[in-house]
Amino acid sequence: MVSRSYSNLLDLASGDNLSFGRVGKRLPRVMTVAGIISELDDENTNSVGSDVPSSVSQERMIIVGNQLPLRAHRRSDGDGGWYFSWDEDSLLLQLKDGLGEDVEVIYIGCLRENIDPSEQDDVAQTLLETFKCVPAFLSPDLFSKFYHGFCKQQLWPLFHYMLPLSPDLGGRFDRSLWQAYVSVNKIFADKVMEVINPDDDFVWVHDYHLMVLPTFLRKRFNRVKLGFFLHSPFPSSEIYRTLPVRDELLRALLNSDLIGFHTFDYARHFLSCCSRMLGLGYQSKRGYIGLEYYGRTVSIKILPVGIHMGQLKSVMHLPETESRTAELRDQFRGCTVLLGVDDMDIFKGISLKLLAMEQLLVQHPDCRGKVVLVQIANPARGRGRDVQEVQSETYSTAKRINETFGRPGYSPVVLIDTPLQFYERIAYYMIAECCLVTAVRDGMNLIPYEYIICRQGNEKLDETLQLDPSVPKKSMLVVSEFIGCSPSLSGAIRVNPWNIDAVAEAMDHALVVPESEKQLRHEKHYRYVSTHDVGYWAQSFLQDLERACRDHLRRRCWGIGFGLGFRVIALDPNFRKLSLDHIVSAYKRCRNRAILLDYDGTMMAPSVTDKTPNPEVIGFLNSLCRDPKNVVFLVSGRDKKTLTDWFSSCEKLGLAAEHGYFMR
Ligand SMILES: O=P(O)(O)OC[C@H]1O[C@H](O[C@H]2O[C@H](CO)[C@@H](O)[C@H](O)[C@H]2O)[C@H](O)[C@@H](O)[C@@H]1O
Repeated sequence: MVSRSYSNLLDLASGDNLSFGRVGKRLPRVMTVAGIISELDDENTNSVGSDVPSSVSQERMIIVGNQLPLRAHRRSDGDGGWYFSWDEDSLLLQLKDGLGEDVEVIYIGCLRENIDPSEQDDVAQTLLETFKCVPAFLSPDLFSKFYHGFCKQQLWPLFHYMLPLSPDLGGRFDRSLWQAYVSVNKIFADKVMEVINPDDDFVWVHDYHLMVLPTFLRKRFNRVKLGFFLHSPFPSSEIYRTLPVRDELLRALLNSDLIGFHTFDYARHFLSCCSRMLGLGYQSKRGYIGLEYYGRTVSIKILPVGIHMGQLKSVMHLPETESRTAELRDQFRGCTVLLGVDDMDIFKGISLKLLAMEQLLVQHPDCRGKVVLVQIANPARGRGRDVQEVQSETYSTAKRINETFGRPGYSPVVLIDTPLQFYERIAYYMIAECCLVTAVRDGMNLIPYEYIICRQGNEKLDETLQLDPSVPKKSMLVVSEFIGCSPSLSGAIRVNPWNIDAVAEAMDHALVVPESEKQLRHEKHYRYVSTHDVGYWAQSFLQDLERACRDHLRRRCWGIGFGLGFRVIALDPNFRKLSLDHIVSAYKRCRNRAILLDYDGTMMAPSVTDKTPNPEVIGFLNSLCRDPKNVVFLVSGRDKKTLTDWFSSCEKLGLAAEHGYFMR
């Protein structure tokens, strides 16, 4: 009979042992050897060719995201080739400000442009030398399956609460796309390997595109210092559990040291999934939430991202911002502007917003001719049929409203679907009385934050708009309950975007509240948004990551499990594996022995159907009980009748039934 404890050891032993250290003597198939972790990674450490030299004292952060914070441009000077510039709008670039001067940052990700294989080496070299960026080159087919397939058609909709109930709604699970997702994550892991100094560097992985990357990294380096931040929502467990690879993704995320979410609700959903799907509990200690996972504590962080104040302010100062603001001031003179800025995708609720505008015009005829909704619609990043449907519904609704309520010189809906420069967007913020974000789901959404900062203005823009600098600034927000920024905007009018009447009323309310109240709401938001910027967020994440990795060196670790089931078992340094020789000699030395035995899973293998003890077990127990130095108890969850019947022939055996509620 093989007991569960023993079979667990066999499980431990059965992992893939290709690259994880020495082989144990007594357990020939154990894949890693217990030891202080610093000993464990030595071989790996030596084998890593670090192209980027790391200085001894400087901390390094490797930031991994689907896209590098770069823009690629084709040279037009005849010799072909590429040149690159930083993408100032990229959050990954902006967050660098929060990490401090002394932290060296290396980026890993894809380029938006497809680089021909013949040019890839040169490009990689340039990017590493000039930008400390390491590109992951994916073939067009793999990229398409990974990004447009698994990411945008499967994960993205599901994480935004959309179930693939029919083939037209999102995408049905497709294992080949999942495999592409895993392969790409593995390619990213290889890129990290090229540059990491595993003893010192922190790795920060971003967003839903790379959720299985933590497993590949932890596999290579048991003690990698690894953070993950999810920028999208994490759905309720009732939605999440429909995903065929739900356990794989959860287990992969748990290979991080710190997992960050924008809101408490997303974190709560994740913790419920871990509890319901993996049976894991969590603890909250002194403000920190930690999940125990095979002896490691995985910390949970809740902090919404912010905007980059410096970048926004510098664009506000550009002369073109001023002149565009002046143009818009003149264009919309005499009208009150409501503003929407959204990607044209199914979750941004643009059509619902237009319907609410229509309702506003129906319910409040006084708004006709005076109120304009300017809707900036950025191109969607996905390609599904759903995107085309959203587009056509948006155009037809806008057309209907304009035909019904428009007149020469007045269009109630102004739909802008051509890409705008950032300064132009700022000009629209400047002239908008209220900003409307009515997405049905969004991880965070930083549009309201940008709007608030812009409405604070600056000297030049105030002059342009003829604002008295001594009068406090004002702004109004109508935001959906279902987006990540909503909890942080306590002065916004919150709406259920599906309730069109309520959104229409909120629009009207936003316009008619007294000026003093608009100023108060603005001031409250401005204070929050300007102090909780992207730098603050990054700094706070790094601080918590350092804290989460603090005892890495203290723990002893074993890596176990195949493929995406890989995890690390971490033990306190005082923990010792029982040695048979030690037990035998201690047993012999003792004059009194208390022996407590579990039954199911320990004395009886879980796979056996008839759990009645066989004569061999009864024999073992009786021989233990016969020794006058022994007190032997069997401790079980089973009821007293079963245990009494089964062990009636073991007269000296103590029984603790129902976990000790009944004792014999
Ligand atoms: O469309 P993708 O390439 O898959 O990228 C997803 C989106 O990433 C960014 O938005 C996400 O992060 C933002 C900052 O945390 C957050 O405000 C937003 O809610 C998230 O969805 C990016 O800004 C979007 O354009 C991408 O669609």
